Amino acid sequence: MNAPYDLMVIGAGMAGIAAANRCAAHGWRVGIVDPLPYGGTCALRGCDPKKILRRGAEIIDDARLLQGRGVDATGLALDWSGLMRHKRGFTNDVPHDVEARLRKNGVRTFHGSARFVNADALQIDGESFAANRFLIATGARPRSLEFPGREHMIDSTEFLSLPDLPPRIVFVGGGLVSFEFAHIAARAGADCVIVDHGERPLRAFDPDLVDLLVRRSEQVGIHVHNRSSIGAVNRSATGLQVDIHWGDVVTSIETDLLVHGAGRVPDLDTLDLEAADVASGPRGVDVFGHLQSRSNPRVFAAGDSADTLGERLTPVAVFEGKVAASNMIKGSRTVPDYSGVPSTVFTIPELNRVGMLEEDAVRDGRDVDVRFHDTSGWYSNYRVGETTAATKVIIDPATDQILGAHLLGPGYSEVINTFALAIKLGLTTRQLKSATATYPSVGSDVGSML
Ligand SMILES: Cc1cc2nc3c(=O)[nH]c(=O)nc-3n(C[C@H](O)[C@H](O)[C@H](O)COP(=O)(O)OP(=O)(O)OC[C@H]3O[C@@H](n4cnc5c(N)ncnc54)[C@H](O)[C@@H]3O)c2cc1C
Ligand SMILES: NC(=O)c1ccc[n+]([C@@H]2O[C@H](COP(=O)([O-])OP(=O)(O)OC[C@H]3O[C@@H](n4cnc5c(N)ncnc54)[C@H](O)[C@@H]3O)[C@@H](O)[C@H]2O)c1
Repeated sequence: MNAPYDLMVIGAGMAGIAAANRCAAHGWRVGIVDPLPYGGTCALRGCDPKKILRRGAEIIDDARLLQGRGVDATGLALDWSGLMRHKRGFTNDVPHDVEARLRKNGVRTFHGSARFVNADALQIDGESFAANRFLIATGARPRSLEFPGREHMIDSTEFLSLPDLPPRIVFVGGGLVSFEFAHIAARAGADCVIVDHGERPLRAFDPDLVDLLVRRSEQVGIHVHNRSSIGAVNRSATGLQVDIHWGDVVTSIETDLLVHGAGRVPDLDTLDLEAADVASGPRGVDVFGHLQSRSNPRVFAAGDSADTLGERLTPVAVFEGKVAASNMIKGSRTVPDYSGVPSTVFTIPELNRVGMLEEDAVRDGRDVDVRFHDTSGWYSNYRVGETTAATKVIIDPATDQILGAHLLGPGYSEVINTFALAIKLGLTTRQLKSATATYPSVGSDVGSML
């Protein structure tokens, strides 16, 4: 057995890295372990590579929107393998850079899969390491699906490394992964089908804006099936035969690729949590609000593998990692502040949300002022040729404070950050309108959205 560490961090993604660096800066003896190259989902298999691929798709769409208005987009096409090279130009360096920074900060880095052997020690490749504290930051993995033929399905990691993009793609699930990937693939020329078993896709977003996005998606060759599920998948002479169930009706379609976009679950199975008396449930490690395990006080958890009030997003993983580190160092019980966390579906155009949905206000019987605007005819959208754009802002009439903002349109993933700040700081619409933005920028539309 090695001399005890002050902290062993399990998982070198956003949450784990943030916590390891903070505790090492405080002078703690810290170790971190991951079986995969360092950097985690966001940098290597999620947000960052995805948005690099989206850039190519954006350029195609931008050009097509101005076809006949000063731009000749005929013959414009995505070079998928070139785009993949562009992606690797970023992702290739991440593991080395992340690990070098951790080491420079005094963190000992390990490669391998960790599992607990008892309440105060874990094992990596047969070697045991004791520690005073452990941080579980193992992230999430695709949910298991049970339909016959599921072995033909690829996951988001594989999609982001496809050497070629086939012409026909079916996505299982109508969440963020499927919509974002389908919007990229459609601009690359693929015919896309999204099969979702819910009443409507993208459940966490404003339904009026989702309807508009679904219509815009149909226009670019993405077909969305609600209340539908996959019955079975079989290999055929020319691809994959997919049976789609819609109530009692079964439709068979041919595709070249089946992609998992049906949600992710905490990645805890390899940890042997029982050996360390760490309780967990379907939403992750069972923690108090301040991120300490309810059953083993030596253990904290953060990011996608922790059962917290936070959404499964990178900024949340980072600030949970930092709050967990700070609580471990100080012995404090600070609860992360989840207010004003924005999220974006990086479709083209993008769909954004921060704060309360209109339906939350209705459910709570709360008196709110809902300001909806079809912004498709506004100057900013005319300029780029976008014909689908709208905003909905939810305001508390008693205080004039912003409770929620929902934006669909080009450039609005930057604008949502202004609303996020307003919600975090409790700004009134009057205060927000008093700010001056550069003109003509998309941000200068904020006053008119209120
Ligand atoms: C396709 C995709 C796109 C996304 N896009 C966005 C986006 O645009 N914006 C956004 O905010 N969020 C996005 N997300 C979500 C975001 O990536 C996650 O919320 C975030 O990465 C979670 O960070 P984490 O540190 O909790 O986990 P991760 O980054 O997943 O890190 C967990 C690490 O733990 C390791 N691990 C697992 N088991 C063990 C073990 N037994 N021992 C040691 N190590 C282990 C894993 O190998 C992994 O490297 C996206 C997710 C996906 C899948
Ligand atoms: N831009 C971003 O911030 C971003 C992008 C991608 C992923 N993510 C993160 O990754 C997580 C996972 O994304 P996701 O898109 O896989 O999941 P999701 O939870 O966003 O959506 C899953 C969808 O699949 C449907 N579904 C579930 N099982 C199904 C089945 N058997 N058949 C048909 N439909 C089914 C659900 O009704 C839901 O609409 C997200 O919750 C998010 O936290 C974030």
